[in-house]
Amino acid sequence: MRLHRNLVFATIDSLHLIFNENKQADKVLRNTLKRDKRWGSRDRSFIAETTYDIVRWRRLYAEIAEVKMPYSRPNLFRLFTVWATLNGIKIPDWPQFEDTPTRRIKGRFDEAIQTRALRESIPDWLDQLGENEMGKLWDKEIAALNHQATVILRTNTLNTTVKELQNSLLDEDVETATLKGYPHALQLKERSNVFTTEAFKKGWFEVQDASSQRVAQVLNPEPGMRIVDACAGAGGKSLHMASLMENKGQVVALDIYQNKLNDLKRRARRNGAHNIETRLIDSTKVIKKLIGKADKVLIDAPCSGLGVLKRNPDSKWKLNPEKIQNIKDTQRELLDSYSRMVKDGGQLLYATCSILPSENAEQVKAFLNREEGKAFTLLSEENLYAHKTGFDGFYIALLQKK
Ligand SMILES: C[S@@+](CC[C@H](N)C(=O)[O-])C[C@H]1O[C@@H](n2cnc3c(N)ncnc32)[C@H](O)[C@@H]1O
Repeated sequence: MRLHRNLVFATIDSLHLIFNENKQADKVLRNTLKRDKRWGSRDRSFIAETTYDIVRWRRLYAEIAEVKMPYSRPNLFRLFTVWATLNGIKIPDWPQFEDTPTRRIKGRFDEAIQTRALRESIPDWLDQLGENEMGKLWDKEIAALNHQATVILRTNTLNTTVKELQNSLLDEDVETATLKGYPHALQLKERSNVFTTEAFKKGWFEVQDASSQRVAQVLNPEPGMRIVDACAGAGGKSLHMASLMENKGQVVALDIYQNKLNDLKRRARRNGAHNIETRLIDSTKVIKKLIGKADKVLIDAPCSGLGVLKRNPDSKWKLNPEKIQNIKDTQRELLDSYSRMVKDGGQLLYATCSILPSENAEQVKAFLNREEGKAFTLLSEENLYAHKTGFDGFYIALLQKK
């Protein structure tokens, strides 16, 4: 592979914003990729994938390159050199690379990977936490979470069928495969920008990981039911539920952020999902009004996001033990408060995109043992691990109210 100057510079600029100015990787890349209209899809994917790769392997590469935060421009070039050398790419003789020896990179890599936290490129506290909570599973899981995520689509059955969607994408040279056990999923055979396809404009699909598609499948909302999606965000699961309900009944989509609910409304219009009503949680009254009113409640809880490190590798560097403790406190409060919206005989689904038992099974167990959880029993529980499924890490618990 030959390195192109403007693509490498765009990558270095993106890394500067992510590492040194603490900007979110996906937002930075969205802006960077707008910079030059002449960039084709290969150029764009070089910038995006190289940036994500260096974010993912930051700690390992910094150890090998012997550089420390904040990274000066020469040091960002050193990180880039490590990436290129480990990927078998020849470093060009540009002045920016003059000061970046490649001789010791392979030797230092062999040394570094003897230590798991360096090999998997994670902070020490996270390695310790993972091992304490997951024991032997941690080794395999953290390794799997360092792989690049595959792109999975969820067919919007309000507008089309899996077969029709697959054919339409093929007409635009996007090859996909169905996934056993995920009735509405299509997996891309090669990464491509699916948002420019006709099928997307017509609201025939959403991009949604296979594990995430399990959530609505397990909750199994039926046409005519009243479902509360208590942490709806931009509505990935609300849209899926509306589709399963064939637009009949109601999905009440709640969140504490209006901008996320606005995104949801925009997506719902494109999807032709007419039975979703958004409500901003701006006071306790919003929840009080819904007490005992829902056939089923989904709590897709805010979580550490450790199950989705594949697609958000920069969260490795943004999390800390205190944040995780705060998240767990919120999860406990949401279970106690939002479970009250389930009517007698109804169901509650608690889900996270985390793999830590303390955010998952232990939260549910503790809830069932508290006064607030007394009326519920556990119907089913799924720990979806990335090393087993190849998809995101998720937890899904379905509870029945007596
Ligand atoms: C895991 S995300 C939801 C993802 C969304 N369900 C989807 O499928 O696209 C968790 C959401 O919980 C919201 N949230 C945080 N605190 C909350 C609270 N106290 N009540 C309701 N939602 C909350 C966040 O804004 C975020 O959108």
